[in-house]
Amino acid sequence: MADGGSFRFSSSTGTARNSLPRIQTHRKDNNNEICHDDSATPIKAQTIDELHSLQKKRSAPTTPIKSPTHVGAAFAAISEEERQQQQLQSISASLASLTRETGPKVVRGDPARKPETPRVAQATPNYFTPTPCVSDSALKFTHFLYNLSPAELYEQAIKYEHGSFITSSGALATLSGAKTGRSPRDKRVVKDETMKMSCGGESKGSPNIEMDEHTFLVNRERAVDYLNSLDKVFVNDQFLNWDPEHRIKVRIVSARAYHSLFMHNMCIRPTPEELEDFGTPDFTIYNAGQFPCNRYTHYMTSSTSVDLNLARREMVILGTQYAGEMKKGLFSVMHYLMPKRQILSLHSGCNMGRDGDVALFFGLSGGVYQLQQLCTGKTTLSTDHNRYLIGDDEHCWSENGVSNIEGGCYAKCVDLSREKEPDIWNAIKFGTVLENVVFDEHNREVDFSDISVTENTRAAYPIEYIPNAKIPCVGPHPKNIILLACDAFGVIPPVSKLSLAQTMYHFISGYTALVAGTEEGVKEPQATFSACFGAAFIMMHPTRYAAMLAEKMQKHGATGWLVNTGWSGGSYGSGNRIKLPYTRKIIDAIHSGSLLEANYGKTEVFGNNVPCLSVLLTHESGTSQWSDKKAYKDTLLKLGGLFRKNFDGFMNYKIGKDGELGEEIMAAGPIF
Ligand SMILES: Nc1ncnc2c1ncn2[C@@H]1O[C@H](COP(=O)(O)OP(=O)(O)OP(=O)(O)O)[C@@H](O)[C@H]1O
Ligand SMILES: O=C([O-])CC(=O)C(=O)O
Ligand SMILES: [Ca+2]
Ligand SMILES: [Mn+2]
Repeated sequence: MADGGSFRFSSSTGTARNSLPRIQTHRKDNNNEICHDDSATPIKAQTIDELHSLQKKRSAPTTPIKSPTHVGAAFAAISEEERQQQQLQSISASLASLTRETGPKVVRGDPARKPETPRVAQATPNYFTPTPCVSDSALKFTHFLYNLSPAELYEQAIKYEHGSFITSSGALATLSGAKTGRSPRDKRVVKDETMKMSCGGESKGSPNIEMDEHTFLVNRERAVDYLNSLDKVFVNDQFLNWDPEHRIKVRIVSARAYHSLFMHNMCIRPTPEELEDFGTPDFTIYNAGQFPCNRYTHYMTSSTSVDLNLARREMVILGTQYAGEMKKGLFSVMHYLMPKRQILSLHSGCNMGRDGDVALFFGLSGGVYQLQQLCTGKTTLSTDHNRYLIGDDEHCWSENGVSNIEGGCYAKCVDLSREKEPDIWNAIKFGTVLENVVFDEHNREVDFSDISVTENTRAAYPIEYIPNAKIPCVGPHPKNIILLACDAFGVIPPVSKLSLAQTMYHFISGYTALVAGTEEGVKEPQATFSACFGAAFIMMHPTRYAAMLAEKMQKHGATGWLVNTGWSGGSYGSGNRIKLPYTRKIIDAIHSGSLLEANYGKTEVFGNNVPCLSVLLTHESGTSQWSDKKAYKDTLLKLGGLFRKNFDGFMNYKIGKDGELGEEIMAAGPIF
């Protein structure tokens, strides 16, 4: 250093440096002097680097820290060094190239950081078996950042990823790139030997297009090579399913801090102790979303490919950075693993009242790329200030009751307001990932009404950001099964009570509306049907899930409801969307049991039981009668016809004992 940090006047001032009296810094005996001596206090740092190293207290919450004496018998023999070695081996094995039959040399820590603390520094990198083959990749280390904290991930994102900013409320704004929703047409599944793939195929909107093992391996190699070629990758080891008996260990290897933070929020976060015993993951995701797939590869119809291999317990993502692919990819895995254990997996939100009454909220999603599919309200309606939130999107129903699969929520943000959705609004703070929102350049305030990037703006936050979250996220058997449909035709009543067969009919149908924007002002609603309210995620025939649901509802005496969160008094364009506070009132009446007490009449065509309540139709609620009765009847018949046509595909499947319930279900559809 030129200056050594000592103070001096510039000689250009003309003042002779040496002519000024020196300031005395050594100690004098008399204590009357004005100057004091700083060097007398103990010196904590000799250099700037050392000073900076003092800033960070050494802690490694994600690095197992227990001393062998505190560890259970099975682990008692393992030294810290051995344990670290095992972790490195496990990660190297995850990133192994199958053609070279070996994993890369992995080293923990950020390559950009000087090896300042023992945590990152490794004088002799500890790596997996040396790669024998001759390739430059054998000479390179793959650095990995393991289970970083949100603060560390913020720093990584802001430093290295374009489009990452801190918003005024502290959330991390990110851009997902060209894809701002899921790409179901690019999803492929390699069947497990035991698996019967007959979920209705593409015609039912189920994107579980088959793929062969070899093609999967080609894509896997492409993703792994891409990840290994990077300076660093992020590794998350986390859990799925709050039911401890059926918990699944997942590893997510990704290239972006955004992806790592998203999964940190969305999966269940392990405690340091749980991480210590983590061992080998049950399922691994390779997210190489920045890198496209090779379109000359078989089965590839675009440069995006999301591939599940159930036998290998792996998932590969190429060509899309939309984080929801990981969340929903794992959900598909659960739709395969759980029913094998007689556990029903559900695309639903879930909450619980003070008295322990549990409700499930089913509904289609609005996270699909380039589709103006309306979100039905699972997240919005399960997040209820007066009830405990168990989860907003993915659950299991087992003999033990319900359990959330995830550790976080993924809320739609378009037109979000503090007044209408205070709990979601307040959850958008430090740690939350805010995808594809637009904010003020200077004060970083988010404009939730701005859909310049996409209409599918989203917030991903840990579930404990909702004040009345129920942790652990498990609950007793549900009492109410609420099927949500955003009906843009405007003919489904705001609420109907369903018989068991009707509940199954609507569950298998999985109706919601889609508003396809064509010319300005002319927007025709379209019906969309997605079996089990999640055809994109189911792995077996829908009737298998439906049969399990029917059996559980019967056994535990649950009531089914159909709630329209869409239009009333006319179709999209002429009627109004039913106001959220009004839908909440209906839901409150379901929870309290008061709606069960109402008098009911049957609707024409659908034959659902509708409560005879005049209060149901009021102007400020956004509900009204159609003024044009003929138009109403025509629209009702049109929608009924669409339901019927959709259901034709399910006619051949038996459900329940001797297929009895099957016939009942068929009869529960529209009659005209
Ligand atoms: N009457 C209503 N009931 C419910 N939601 C409404 C209503 N009116 C408007 N909305 C809006 O509809 C959207 C529902 O989105 P939400 O995130 O709850 O959907 P979701 O079912 O969880 O979908 P996904 O599975 O894609 O996450 C919210 O933006 C909400 O504000
Ligand atoms: O997965 C997503 O992108 C959002 C979501 O919850 C869904 O689509 O069901
Ligand atoms: Ca949601
Ligand atoms: Mn969803």
